[in-house]
Amino acid sequence: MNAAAASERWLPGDRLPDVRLRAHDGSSQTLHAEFAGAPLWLATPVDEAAARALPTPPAGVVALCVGADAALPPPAPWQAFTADTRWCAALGCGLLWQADANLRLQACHALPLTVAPMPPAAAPALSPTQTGLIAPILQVPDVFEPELCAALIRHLEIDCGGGDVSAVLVLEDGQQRLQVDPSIKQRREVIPRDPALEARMHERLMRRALPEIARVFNFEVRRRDPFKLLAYPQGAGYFRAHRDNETPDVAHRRFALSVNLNQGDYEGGEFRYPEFGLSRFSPVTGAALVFSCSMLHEVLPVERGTRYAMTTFLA
Ligand SMILES: O=C(O)CCC(=O)C(=O)O
Ligand SMILES: [Fe+2]
Repeated sequence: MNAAAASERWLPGDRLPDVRLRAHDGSSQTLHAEFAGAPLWLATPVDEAAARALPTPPAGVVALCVGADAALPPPAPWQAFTADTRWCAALGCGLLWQADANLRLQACHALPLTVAPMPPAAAPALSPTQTGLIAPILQVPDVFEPELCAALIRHLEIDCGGGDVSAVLVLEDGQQRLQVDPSIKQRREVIPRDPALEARMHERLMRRALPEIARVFNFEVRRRDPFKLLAYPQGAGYFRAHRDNETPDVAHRRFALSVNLNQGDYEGGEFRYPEFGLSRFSPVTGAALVFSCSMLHEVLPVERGTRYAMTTFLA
């Protein structure tokens, strides 16, 4: 589905749309084909003097200097390109953007810099023998801003009175019935009642999560279940191993999407996929965790604090 509109300014969290970059010798390449896979600095200096004054990037960072038309001569290792004017307008002028190895914008600084940008965080690597045990999940960082996460927690706890005790659907004599069942799960939940908050969540999913699901899983999302806000309090917060598409009413679901709203404020409450080893997953606040509804998964008991999350299902 569509990424950020081309006319709109991009924000930290957005993945850079692809563009053809033209070098001054007339050769050209595309951003995604040529420059994904390493952290990126992308500068848009206002003139040649600003281009010459660009800071030296840390080792391992690809540094591109982009302008709509000027023949800018930045110092090596900067590489100069021209690009589509609408693409450049969305990037803004006189800025240094930092992007991660997946070309997701992370931070933006005005040029000339007053403070040195943070070097890219070194991702801890697993040993080759550990990687065979990883469940095929997708994590998309920065889908919700921290401020939106905090607003969702307030909405659940204050506007919605903390939500309702979560029930499970049971089939008895051909009849479906909702029933609280602590042998399966314990948590509170609510469908958000604020259309403005819902619209913000929807926009962020469309803009940040769905393009990644399309790319990584080759799946076009066409349908979404209602959003649900969840609270897993210490001592009464867990969801035992289950699949998300096993009863007729939910058989249409393809992917589960869950966003932690306050990671770090609680202990426990991690996801685990018992068919794929014992690794636990606790994505950072605002990141979307996406996985197939057919995979067995559980939310481990919260040992301290309250885990807040937002979840939905995609088809
Ligand atoms: O706690 C979550 O984020 C989602 C839990 C879950 O597996 C579900 O609601 O089906
Ligand atoms: Fe689930």
